[in-house]
Amino acid sequence: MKRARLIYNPTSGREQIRKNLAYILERLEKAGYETSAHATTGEGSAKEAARKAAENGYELVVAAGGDGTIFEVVNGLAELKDRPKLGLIPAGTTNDFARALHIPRDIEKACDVLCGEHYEPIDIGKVDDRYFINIAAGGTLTELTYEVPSKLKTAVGQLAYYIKGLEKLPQITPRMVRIEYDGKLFEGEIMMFLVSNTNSVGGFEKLAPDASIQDGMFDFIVVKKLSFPEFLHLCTLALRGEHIHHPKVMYVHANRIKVEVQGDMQLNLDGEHGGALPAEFVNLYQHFEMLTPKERKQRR
Ligand SMILES: Nc1ncnc2c1ncn2[C@@H]1O[C@H](COP(=O)(O)OP(=O)(O)OP(=O)(O)O)[C@@H](O)[C@H]1O
Repeated sequence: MKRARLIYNPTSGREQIRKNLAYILERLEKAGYETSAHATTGEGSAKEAARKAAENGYELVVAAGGDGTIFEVVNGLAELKDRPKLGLIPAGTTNDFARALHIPRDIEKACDVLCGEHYEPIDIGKVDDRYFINIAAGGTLTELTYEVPSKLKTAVGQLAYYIKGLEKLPQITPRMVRIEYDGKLFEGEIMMFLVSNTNSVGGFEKLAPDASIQDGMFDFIVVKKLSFPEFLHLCTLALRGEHIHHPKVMYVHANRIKVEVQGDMQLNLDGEHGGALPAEFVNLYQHFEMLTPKERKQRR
């Protein structure tokens, strides 16, 4: 009998998974899985549980929570030679990864996907010995994702990021960088950079409009030095996906990117703090098999 391990964050988003746990387990059982569940307890818990699930021979690991939970699950499994297949029930505040894969927010519909037996290969990003699914980013603004308090997120959801973002904007300062990407070189002052694996970042679905999760390439966006009003204007363009044509924006596809910086620049991996630069990002081509909606391809 095939076995599934549900790894869920009871505190994610509006605590939806905790309230629907029995329903999710029942759906997986009905789909023919012998199922067990692990409730995460804090940082590192989902990662450890995922690794143990793989060691114990589970064929499917389902991450139920926000991007932080799937991030940890992927980090627990990515190093392994025999990796279980992945499923996802989105229950966080932004759910960028689920959005990119068209996995519905509605728990019933997300369970339909889990039980649908439709798998697709997906790329993930590697930076040094860590992995990411959506995005690695550098620059002051990118720090806001982990500065938004959990209580505020539960109360006002997505809005919490924008409140914090407005507070942060005036603090952005440019940094001198040296970037090598697939044999090419960029040197100059930048405000921030984004190494994106999916087309949905921070709730903006048009931030990396061409990103495919199956092509072995990142969408790499560099925002060069800008004035504060120019930066605000760029943010409004980003809502429509028009920022990539801005003269101060570099937008390319690359498989391998190395960023060195003068002074301090912190890294953000899928919304969590990822240490300081320098760093080298590598796209791992089709590293996981993931349960996705059958109609995903047609909708793209
Ligand atoms: N039982 C728990 N109590 C408190 N925090 C937890 C618990 N389990 C996991 N966490 C923390 O929750 C964070 C991950 O949250 P997750 O991404 O699932 O939801 P979210 O924060 O609501 O959504 P999003 O990441 O989309 O904003 C991690 O930092 C993890 O350490």
